[in-house]
Amino acid sequence: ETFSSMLSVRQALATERRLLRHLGAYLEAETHRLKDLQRFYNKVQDLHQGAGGSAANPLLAYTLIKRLQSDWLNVVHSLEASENTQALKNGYTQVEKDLPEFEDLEGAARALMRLQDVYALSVKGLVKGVFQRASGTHLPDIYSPGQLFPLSADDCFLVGKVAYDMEDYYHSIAWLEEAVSLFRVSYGEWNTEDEGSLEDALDHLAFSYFKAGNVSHALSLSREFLHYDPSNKRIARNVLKYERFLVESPERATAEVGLQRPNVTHLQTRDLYEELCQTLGSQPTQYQIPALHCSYETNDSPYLILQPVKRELLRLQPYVALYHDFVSDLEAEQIKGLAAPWLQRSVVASEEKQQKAEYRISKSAWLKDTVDPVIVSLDQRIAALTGLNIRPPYAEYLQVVNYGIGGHYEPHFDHATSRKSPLYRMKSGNRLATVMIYLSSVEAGGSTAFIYANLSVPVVKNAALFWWNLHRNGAGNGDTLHAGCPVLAGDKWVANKWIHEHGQEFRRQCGPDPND
Ligand SMILES: O=C(O)CCC(=O)C(=O)O
Ligand SMILES: [Fe+2]
Repeated sequence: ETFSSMLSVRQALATERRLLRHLGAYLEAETHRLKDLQRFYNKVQDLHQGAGGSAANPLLAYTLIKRLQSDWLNVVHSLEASENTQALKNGYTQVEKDLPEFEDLEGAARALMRLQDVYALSVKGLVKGVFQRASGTHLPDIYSPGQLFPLSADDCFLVGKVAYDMEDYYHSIAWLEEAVSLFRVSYGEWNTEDEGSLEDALDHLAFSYFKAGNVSHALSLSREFLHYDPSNKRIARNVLKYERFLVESPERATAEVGLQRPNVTHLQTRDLYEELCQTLGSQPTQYQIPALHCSYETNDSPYLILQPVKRELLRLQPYVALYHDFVSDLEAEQIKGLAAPWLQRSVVASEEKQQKAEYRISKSAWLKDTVDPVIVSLDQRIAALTGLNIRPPYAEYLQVVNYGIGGHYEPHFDHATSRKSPLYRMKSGNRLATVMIYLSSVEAGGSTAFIYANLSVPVVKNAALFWWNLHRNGAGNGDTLHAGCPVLAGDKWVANKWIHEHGQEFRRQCGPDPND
């Protein structure tokens, strides 16, 4: 899977460089071949225009006969062209096993739609390469890339087609509109690499509008199709069908019943979630609450006396704290390096099973402390910071996560909400606390949003975020519902340490209030 982690995307970059080298070699060989053909052509052309027009000279007569008997045969039946093509194809075959599959293209296209939705981006802007809000152009762009990468008509067509194939006409219309506009501009020019054409885009767009209830749009696009390809019987039938529709129920001319974003799993919290993602962690009003402050903490641990941790208290209910400079740049690099070879598509707990899901797009790996001393020392620091027992089985191994294109983790709880959850297989109770370390920075997006706490924590490289998932009485704290916002630009890495209930009996005791 290429789209679900940025590390794999980087590997894909290397794959394309290999293909480029093969195409470069091919172009060079073909240029050489054409140059040689041109030389032969010029030579014979000159003969015909000069003295060669007459055959008086026996030398000329001889070369004419030779050319016609032998030279032309060699030129016309040369194998060089097919040898060059074959070499190019062989090069392709060599990298074929590393190429992304259709599932990856689909995943990457859905990522673009996700970014469009969560960050309320204008599709028109995206197509031009800018990250502009869909409404209110007075807002600054959410991300300004150093270099603009506009999309082609065919790029837009394929995003639209992925949406279309999912019967998601809300997105297919937006993207196919752009595809149609761009294909119209370049009509008549054909790019070898293109999968779609103006006709394909019109066809899909017309049907999307029809499904969305806008029959008059469907009709005019289908008529435009027939203008380019009058012999297409299916489209001609559609035109008749749409015309009849409009005569029978003219009120359906422009009604757009289906133009709503498709339902997602966490619809109830969607608006809150997206708003938090869009604020990108800037909530200045919170700085006015004096209880939320920064401090140096030793937590009564001898380990921290010489080097206290820098705590920024972000929320009291639920308790969320950010510990700055919890790891060093070197440690972060080492941890990513140790995890890289083991990354696999992340799974989520679903009933009793673990499976991959659209609402969690990343790759992850588990690191035991035996793999490297850097993990041992990290565990020591986590134990000192939390005052909790994190020896197995009281805590899980370190989970290192790398997000992919538009990678995210939609609102969820870290603790189990059902007794059947696979989390209980460790037989050490529920997940009491989470320590999440940011191992990278990102260029835009990717903050950690606590939905009900109205808190959006930006990615702060090397910092560790801590929160209690359970109340002191062991019940899950519903206010810890949280999410990893889609990464808009950059390569986001985090490491999770989940600490369980058992083993903490004397370290986090029940409060006097049973509801606490
Ligand atoms: O990446 C994030 O910001 C959140 C990750 C998370 O919640 C998780 O991995 O459980
Ligand atoms: Fe989480």
